[in-house]
Amino acid sequence: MNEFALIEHFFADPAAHEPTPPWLRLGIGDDAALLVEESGWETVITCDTLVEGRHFLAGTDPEALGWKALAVNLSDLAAMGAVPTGFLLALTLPEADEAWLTAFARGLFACARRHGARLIGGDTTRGPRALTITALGRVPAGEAILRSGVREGDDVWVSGRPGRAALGLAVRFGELSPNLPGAGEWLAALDRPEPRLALGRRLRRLAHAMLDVSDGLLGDLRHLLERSAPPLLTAEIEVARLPLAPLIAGGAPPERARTALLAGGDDYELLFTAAPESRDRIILLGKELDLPLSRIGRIVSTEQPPIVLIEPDGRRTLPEVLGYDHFRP
Ligand SMILES: Nc1ncnc2c1ncn2[C@@H]1O[C@H](COP(=O)(O)OP(=O)(O)OP(=O)(O)O)[C@@H](O)[C@H]1O
Ligand SMILES: Cc1ncc(C[n+]2csc(CCOP(=O)(O)O)c2C)c(N)n1
Ligand SMILES: [Mg+2]
Repeated sequence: MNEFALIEHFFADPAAHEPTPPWLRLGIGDDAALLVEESGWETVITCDTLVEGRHFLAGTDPEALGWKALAVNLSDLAAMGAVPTGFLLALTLPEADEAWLTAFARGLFACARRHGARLIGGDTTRGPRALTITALGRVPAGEAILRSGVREGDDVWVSGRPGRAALGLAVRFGELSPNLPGAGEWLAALDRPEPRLALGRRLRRLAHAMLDVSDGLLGDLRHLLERSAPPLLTAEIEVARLPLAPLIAGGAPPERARTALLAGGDDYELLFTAAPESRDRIILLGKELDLPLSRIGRIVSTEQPPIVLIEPDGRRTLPEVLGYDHFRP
């Protein structure tokens, strides 16, 4: 199968028979896609790559990869409070393996359909396996939730059960047993992350600042603090408020569960800050979405380091590991 047949066969838009959305003039097939500018909206654009050996192991289920390649990008849209529109797929593959491509496309379009994203273009090349997606979304003008909005006195919140993906990776590496009660759930979190789009959208005008946890909760929290305007802000994280118990109930050794939760990465949960007055609304939102939302700390203005952990016995400690870094020396 040649390059052009491959595109036509695997990546012709399965939603093509559906009505064309208002933001799209022209999708796959020309030199570039054409989008319609919509008044009252801002365009959100992000890109993320998955590289074999770095983000996933050789032999990983291609259907899961298709899902995850898009999900990690939609997660960045969620973190802005945006709704997905189109996406571009840059695919680099060592060979045109039809079984691999069929499964990859199935996972990709399952995620696309679930979240209303349309494939509008891309590029296909031969080389070491790598998947790059550029995702587009839209948000009502002025309502995107930026990293820079953290305010003194804010609560710090996180969605879901961060730490599961890192525990799943430990299962995959053979460091934890696949027979642990939580192993199935952890592997699912690693392979098929759920971008928190509904939460992100509903947090508009409620959250002051937000990002998605891709590198690790503490590392990403530091990114949030670094983006905020002076005065220097500190996040005090209460260890007793972290959603650690479900990881331990799943069979993770407590110390490992703690590290996975605080610094594991690959979780794609949303980390956000909001005023204490918004607590009731946020709790209600979690119930409506059937998504755990944990209030894990607060923002203070001091001369302390950017992140302080308050241990269950009241001791204040500084975190040792923060998160994933591709170029850590
Ligand atoms: N090579 C690059 N050139 C220009 N900008 C970049 C480059 N790499 C990253 N950025 C920008 O730096 C910022 C932080 O990027 P980063 O990749 O850490 O985002 P993230 O959402 O924290 O993580 P993830 O990659 O897991 O989505 C983003 O605004 C991104 O667009
Ligand atoms: C085989 C294998 N090794 C390591 C990891 C863990 N991992 C890789 S990249 C990353 C952070 C996000 O990356 P980025 O910042 O590029 O989005 C994490 C936590 C994995 N998933 N698979
Ligand atoms: Mg992000």
